[in-house]
Amino acid sequence: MTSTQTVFTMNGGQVHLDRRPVLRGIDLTIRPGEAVAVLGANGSGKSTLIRALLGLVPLSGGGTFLYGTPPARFREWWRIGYVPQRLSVGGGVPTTIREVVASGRIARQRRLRPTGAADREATSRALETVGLAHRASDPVQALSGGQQQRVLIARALAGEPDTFVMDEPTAGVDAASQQLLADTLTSLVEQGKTVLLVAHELGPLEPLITRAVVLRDGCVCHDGPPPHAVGTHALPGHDHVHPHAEEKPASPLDWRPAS
Ligand SMILES: Nc1ncnc2c1ncn2[C@@H]1O[C@H](COP(=O)(O)OP(=O)(O)OP(=O)(O)O)[C@@H](O)[C@H]1O
Repeated sequence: MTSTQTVFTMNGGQVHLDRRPVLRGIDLTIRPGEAVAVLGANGSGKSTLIRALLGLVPLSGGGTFLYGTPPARFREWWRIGYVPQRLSVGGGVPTTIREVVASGRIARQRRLRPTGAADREATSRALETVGLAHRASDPVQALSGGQQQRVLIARALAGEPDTFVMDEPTAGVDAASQQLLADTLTSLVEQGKTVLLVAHELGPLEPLITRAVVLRDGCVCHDGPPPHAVGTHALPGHDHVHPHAEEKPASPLDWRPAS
């Protein structure tokens, strides 16, 4: 299936890592304007799924399409804003916040064309949105985890993509940054953008998520309305731990189907 009416289409997607099956026949379609969370316990394959949807991890079986095109032939990368789990910045060379955010424009820039006013304006707008305009010249290395997450979100915003893909955007992030993310994503969804994110706890994101894809052991075990969170952790039998979290969850979450 190569419909242009879908953002992501995966048919029978399989991924093996170290010869071990990590995704076992995933069928998934994400349409424009949807706000979808991928949920599931540690190691269930959430990050691998979104990386495979983006073509960052090769499939060992099945097929996947971005806007109707296999990742290897996809050229419209400006349409996708990817926010990885963490910022990886080179140790030696100090990089400013503005430089990182401006790099979100690269997929929009034509070859050999210098940065223009539209690029600078989009970068400034993105910095304003995440509340870091006043720190634009600071090195990203000086920022806390929550602030670095804001930089990554701003980088995605700067590219003005149609679709945002985020890997655990709230993990280890302070409450204010989580709320800012929720407000920003709500506004993007209202503008018709597509949001696909990995989460363990929806927290402030809960009101904007309309669909949950729950993975268990590399398979989709639920695809529909988000389960209600009761407490602060995830699914039945959930044993998630956040090695990188700044705050520990208060108590186990007990998810139950939406009524
Ligand atoms: N590069 C890799 N090589 C080998 N195995 C890997 C690799 N990356 C992930 N895995 C394994 O694949 C499985 C799924 O990992 P993945 O990171 O997709 O799960 P996840 O649901 O996102 O987990 P978490 O909630 O801990 O982030 C895990 O068992 C993990 O150990």
